[in-house]
Formats: sequence, structure tokens, C-alpha cells
Amino acid sequence: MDQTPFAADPGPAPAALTPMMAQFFEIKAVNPGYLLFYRMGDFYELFFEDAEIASAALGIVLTKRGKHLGEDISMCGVPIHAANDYLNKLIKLGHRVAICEQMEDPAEAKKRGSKSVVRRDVVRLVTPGTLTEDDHLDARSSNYLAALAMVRHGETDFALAWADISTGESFVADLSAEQLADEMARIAPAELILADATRAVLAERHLFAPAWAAIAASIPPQSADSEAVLPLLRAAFPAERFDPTALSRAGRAALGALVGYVGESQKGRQAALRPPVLDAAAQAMTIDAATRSSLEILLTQRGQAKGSLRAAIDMSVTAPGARLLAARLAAPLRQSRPINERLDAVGRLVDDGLLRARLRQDLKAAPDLARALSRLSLERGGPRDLAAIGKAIKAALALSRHLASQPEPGLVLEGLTARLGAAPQALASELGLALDEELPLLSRDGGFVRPGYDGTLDEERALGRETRAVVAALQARLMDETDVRSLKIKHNGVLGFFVEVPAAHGQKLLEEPHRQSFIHRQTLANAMRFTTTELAELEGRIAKAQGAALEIELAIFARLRAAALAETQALQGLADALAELDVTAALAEVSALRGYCRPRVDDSLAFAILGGRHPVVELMVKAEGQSFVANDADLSGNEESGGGALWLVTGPNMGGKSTFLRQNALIAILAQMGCYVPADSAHIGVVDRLFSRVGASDDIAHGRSTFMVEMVETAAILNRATRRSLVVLDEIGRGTATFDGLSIAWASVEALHETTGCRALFATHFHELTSLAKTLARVSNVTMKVREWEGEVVFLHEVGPGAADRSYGIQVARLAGLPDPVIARARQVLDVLEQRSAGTASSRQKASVLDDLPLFAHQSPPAPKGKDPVYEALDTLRPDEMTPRQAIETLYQLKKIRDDARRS
Ligand SMILES: Nc1ncnc2c1ncn2[C@@H]1O[C@H](COP(=O)(O)OP(=O)(O)OP(=O)(O)O)[C@@H](O)[C@H]1O
Repeated sequence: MDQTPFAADPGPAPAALTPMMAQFFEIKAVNPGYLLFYRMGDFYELFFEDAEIASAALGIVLTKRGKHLGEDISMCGVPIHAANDYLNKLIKLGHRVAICEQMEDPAEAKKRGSKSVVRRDVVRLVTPGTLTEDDHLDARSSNYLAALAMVRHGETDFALAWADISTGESFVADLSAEQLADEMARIAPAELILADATRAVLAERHLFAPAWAAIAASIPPQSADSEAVLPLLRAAFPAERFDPTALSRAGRAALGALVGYVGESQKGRQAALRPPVLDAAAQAMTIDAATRSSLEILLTQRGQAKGSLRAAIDMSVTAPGARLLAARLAAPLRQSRPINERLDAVGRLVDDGLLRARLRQDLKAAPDLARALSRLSLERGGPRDLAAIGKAIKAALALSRHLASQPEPGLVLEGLTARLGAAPQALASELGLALDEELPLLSRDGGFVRPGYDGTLDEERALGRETRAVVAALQARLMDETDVRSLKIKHNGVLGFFVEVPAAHGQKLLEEPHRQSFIHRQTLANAMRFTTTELAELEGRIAKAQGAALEIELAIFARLRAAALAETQALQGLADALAELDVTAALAEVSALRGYCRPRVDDSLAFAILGGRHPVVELMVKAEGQSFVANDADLSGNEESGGGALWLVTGPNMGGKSTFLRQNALIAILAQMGCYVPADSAHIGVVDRLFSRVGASDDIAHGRSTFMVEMVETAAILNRATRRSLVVLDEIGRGTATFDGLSIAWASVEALHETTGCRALFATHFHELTSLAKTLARVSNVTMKVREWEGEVVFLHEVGPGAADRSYGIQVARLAGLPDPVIARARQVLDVLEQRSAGTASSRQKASVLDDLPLFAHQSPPAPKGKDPVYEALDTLRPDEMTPRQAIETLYQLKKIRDDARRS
């Protein structure tokens, strides 16, 4: 191992660079923006600013080594065996790392001269979007790299290409400026690459979302040139399966940039990317970023999985199933036919619990085929990945056989049966024969080929075993010859095989006649060690046998790997089929367990839900031992009447308005992704775009006030919603002065009703809005019912016709623990305000109550009126003098005094 790339004092001029330092700078210069993991023996070392960044991020010691231009050089290092963990941490923090390895043995370098440097090169760029190892990835989530390109004069403005190189899936879509934000929200890539010029145009047009800055990486403009990338695309995908010229120029540029970046990051290793799926966005319900966040589809608004819709319904049993389920949830369909086909398949498994249980059981045996295949194609896979492929094929064939014996499978299940049945059985058989039960992670560790699979390998292994017997025989012979009974033949890493005798017998072997054959190697405190020529020969034989065995195993591995990769296309198809079956069975499971119903999905403008429930809140309410109150919603309309209905939902705070609004949006998502829905019945005409807004949430970090955010979002809805859309607006207009807010809410309802004609739910505390039901034909008022009981408000969480006349805000504030004096004062103010709006308060009354605001003056809690008999009785008690019996009697008396006082 060479020591340091830097001389202790390199002197003032760059001419004083040591050869190694020159090498370091050279490599660093061609990998700008990456932390350079520079391999030195058993460590990756980082220097200069890289060292400072990494030591702070990883919490490891920053040291100094040598000087450069008179300054100390900062340095830190991570040991090779722990490098993966450190790498993982850096990537999670958004850093990008270039792995620079020693490309030759230091001894080789020495042969070129004592001053020559070990050749080094970057073998891999590790970035958040190009991960493939299991310990860097979340098994149940996709990890996308996205490339965004723009062609100013082309058919379209922008295109996005994205791929998960851990599975090989890839996609391209031409997008309008507004679709761009929606798609980015849906895909949620780990990394976004784009040229600086594209980024500048996006920023200028306010299209570069602030959240993208954290994941963006810049690429040179020629990497996203629609002409220059063509050869790259032709090389990446087989011509018979994909023609890159069929893409738009922007699409080509984006996909080319993506393929180029993946190639560069893997340094020539070929990622098994599948031909891209085109324009997935066109098939899916449009759900923008704000709606995704407000409905907490994959993550809650705090960014957690727990509490999201996904967490509530994901019952998949395999990781690929979980990834597909998330993808489907993020992109519900918008064509009734495929939706119904999916629902048929789910329904078949809802109805047949036995079949469902059996399939789910068999699916558990299917490993993550796509990720194993991807690792193998990137030369990062090991024997376990090969075994995973074999197991997945076997599981697929078993599933197919089982499904084939079922009557009336329906279109989707029938298709799956055929696809699973087409699994390459011969490959599985070969893998089964070749691979042993217990497998090492890496092929270079050897020992993974099953005995009996390869005759020559077995022979070499036998030779290895045989030599062990030879060692034992030799030991016995030497014991006899020397007459040292305690003589032993041992082995260690430094000496190899050696003879060890206790110190007391050592001298004997140093003398004639033994000194002829025993060569002294080491003297320890109580033992002496020797070698013999015979032992050295034996050593050579064993090493050769082991080396030969490993070589054979590696050749077998290479052959099996090639055989698996030759089936790439079939295996990728199989991985899809397994994931689809898992999702279908998982959705059936959740539907059956939770009493969901099959929705009727067609092309009408219906939206009629009977007994609807919120899939997530229902679980939480039940976990607390309470029952969830189901509610109906009917927003159905038709073209003749001008579109769908709009329900104005009023009711107290905490009454369940938001829950009701969101449950209907979530029911639409579940239905259109092909799942049963939490309701007694549901009839839904496909929704093309779904909008959900919850009023007032600050976006201070991005310089937009509460009200501004709300208005930008409302504008997006009014501009983008169509007659087919479903709009859910929760308290729009509350972030400004009452009258401004009311006027905006009013005008928005009118616009949704008159111009858009979409199906909509609009929750509001502006009770004035409810009068719109008189003038707008398709607007109805509903309210969350409450009951008042002994001055307290009880929420029934029940939706009924009519409008609320009050919000019970003060009662809710009391429940929340606002101090009593504040509550009392609020009641006073409310009374006057209500009388004023009803025109019944005199101006003197207003002045006396409102102008004399004692709210912030110090108020002590009201003293109890009169004397309290309980306190008086307590004053007379002497607990020290009481027996336990007297104490309990006194307690009863106290309680009686209090009850009497209440009654009087
Ligand atoms: N249908 C229901 N059945 C049972 N509990 C419910 C139901 N709907 C809501 N809840 C409970 O009431 C709580 C408050 O509901 P929600 O947030 O929907 O009220 P809200 O009317 O929107 O309140 P605010 O106006 O203050 O935003 C929920 O967290 C849930 O625990």
C-alpha cells in the first residue's frame, strides 16, 4: 500500500506535486461535484474539502496529512469493510460519491520504478438515483432517477424520462408545463438531472419547484441533445422492441440524458433497462402535488408512511408487490374498461378466500426477481441473486398451476396464469442443480456450487480434503521420527503450514539428525515452530486445489449468470406478473377483511356513495374502541343538467367535515386504481382529475404567505378542473379578512357550478354561502350534525341535509383547554357580534361590551361563590388521628355533603 498522495511539504509551486497528488487532482477534476473515495490499501480516504464535508456528515475524525501550497491538507478515511454504511449515510444526505479503486497490485507499480504510483480509476459513481444494492434501497419503494429535457422549438415543451435502475423499469412522457409538476409529484424521484439552461428556463417561468433543488444535478448540455443521444439510445434498447426516433425530440433528449448518466455512473457496466413505457400520464387520473399531499396518499403531510392511505391498505406480501401497489395508488386509471378488468380480478379473489390465501402463501416464496436481475446485469450480483431467480421461477410455476385449475378466472387472472406459466423452467432447474443450500453473498467466496454438479470441481475439492488426511498422516510420521509425542502440524496466515513442538523439545529438532529436515521459523515463549520441504510442497498442493476449485466455481457462476441474463426479457415479464398477482391478492385481502364493496365504475357523471367511510380515520377511530360513522354522498349529475352537483358542507369545528370530504376523494382513488372501496355501495363515473385543497397552510420557506398559497391553488383548480373532475375544497378563503374570504369563496362556488360543472364538495365556515343553494340549481347544503347536551357539544359525525347556523368554535376551544375567562369573554363578544349581524344589538350595547376589552387585563380565576360545605368539612379533619375505618366513613360523608349541596 502506498502511503499518502502528498509530500510532507510539497513546496510552493505546482511543479512540486508528487506523482500521486497529480493523480488525485486529475481524477478529482474529471469528477466534479462528487466526493472522491480514494482507495488506499484497506481504506477509502477523502482529502481537502471532501474530507471536511464527509467528516462532518459522518461524524468521523478529521486529520491532517502533509501540506499543499503551504496549507495543511485535511483528510479522513473510512475502512473498506464499513464503507457501505458510510456510503449509505452520505447518499441519504444527498451527497454524490465517486469510488476510486486501485486498478493494480502495488507490487506491479513497484516494478515500474520505486516512485511510480499505483494506477487508480473511478469504477462507479454512486448517486441517490443510481443505487442498486439492497442495503442502500428500501425494498418496498421504487427509487427513480429522472431526467428533464426541453426543446424550445419542438412538438412539445418538456419531456421527462425516469427509470429505476434497481429493477430496470423506464418511462418517457412529453409534458406541458403544468403536467410537469404533477408528474414530478407522482414519481417523486430520488434524483433529477437536467442541463443548466433547462433549469434556467424553468426558473424564469416559475416552473422549477423549490423542492426540486435538493435532488437536482446538473448535466452538460450535449448529454441532452436530441441528435447526439441517438446512438446511445440505439445501443441501450434492442431495435425490434424500441425505436428512439418515434419519440418527440424532447423525449429523446430526456431519455438519452438518462441512459448516458446511468452508463456513466456504472462506468461501462450495462444496466438492464427495459424499453420505456410511453406517456403513462395520459392513462392516469391527474392528481397534482397539493392534492397528493392533502390526501396523504403515499406519505402523510409530515412525510411519514404511517397514517397514509398506502400504509392503511398495503397488504402485499412481496416487496415488488408493495412497489407496484404504491405505483398504482399514485396513478389511478382514468378509463373505465381497464379499471373494471382489475376490479373483476380483485372480485374473483375477494369471493374465493381459500384461493386467495393459497396464492398469498405461495407468493411469499417469490423473492425480488427484478432487483436480483439488475444486480447481476451490473456485475454486482452474487450466488444469492441467482438463487433468487430460481426460486421466483419455481414460485411462478406453482402459482400458475394453481390458478390454471380454477374455474372462471376472468381476463386479468387468465392473463397472469399464462404469463406465470411461461417462466423459463429450464433455467430454474439448472440453478437448482448447480446451487447449494447455504450460499455466500459474493461469488469470490466460493463454496456455492452443489456437490455432484461438476465432476472436476468435486475432484479438486476431494484433493483439498485428501491433503488434510495427508497432513494427519505426516504428523503421525514426524511424531514417530522425532519421538516428540506433542508435535503438531498447524496452520496460520503468516507461516502457512508449520510444525510446532513445546519449547522443551525444540532444541532436539535443532540438532542432528533432525536439523537436516526441520527448518526453524519461530521461537515463542513455550513453543518452537519449524517447516519442512514436505510441508511446503503440501501447502502448494492445497493452495492449488483451492485455487482451482474457486476458478471452476467462478466459471460456473459466470455461465449461470449469462444463462440468467439471456432470459432477461422473460424474467422481467415474470417479475411484473408476480407483482401484479400480489397486488391483486393484496387488494382482495384488504377488501374482504375491511368489508369494502365493489364500486360500479362507468363513464357517467355519477358519484353516489352510500355508507362511505374514511379508510385511514376508520382504522384510527376503531383502534380507540369507537365506531366510525358512515356517510352518504351524492354528487351525481349529467350533461343535460350542466354537470355534477356541488355540496356545501357546513358544521362545527371537529364535526368531521374534513374527514367526510377526504373520504370521498380517497374512495375515487381506490375505485380507479382497481380496489374495492370502504362503502356499502358506490357508483362512480370516472374522474379525470382530482383536486383536494385544505385552506391555509404556510409555505413560508418558499416565500408565499398562507393566503397566497391558497389562492394560487384555488386558481389552479378553477383553471384546470373539467366537467369530469372531482373537486374537494376545505375552507377556502379563510386566510384573509372575513369579507374578502367570503367573496372569494362565493365566486369560486359560482364558477365551479356555472363554468366547470364538476362534482364538488365545499366545506366552509362562511354560513352565508349556504344561501347559494337557493339560486344555483345543483348546489345543496349538508351539515355535520351535533347535539348539545348540558352546555356541551356532542359531535355525531353524521352528514344530513341542511345548513349549520353556528360553528361551535367556542365549545371546541373549551375542549382544547382555553382558559375559562377567555372562553367567557369570547361568549360575550360572540353574542354581541351575532346580534349585530342580526341587527338587534343597540350601538350602546356594542360599545359597552366590545370597547371595554378586559381580555388581556389580569384576571384571577373567579372565587367560589359563598362558603363551600366540602371545604368547610375538610378543614375540620385530622387525618393523623383517624383509623382507616374512620377515614373511609369520612370519605362517604364528604361525598354526601357534596351531593346534598348540588341538589339544594
Ligand atoms: N364519520 C366519523 N366517525 C367517527 N369519527 C369521526 C368521523 N369523522 C370525523 N371523526 C373524528 O373527528 C375528528 C375531527 O374530524 P375532522 O377533522 O374531519 O373535523 P372538521 O369538521 O374538519 O374540523 P375543523 O373544522 O376544525 O377542521 C377526526 O379526527 C375523527 O377522530
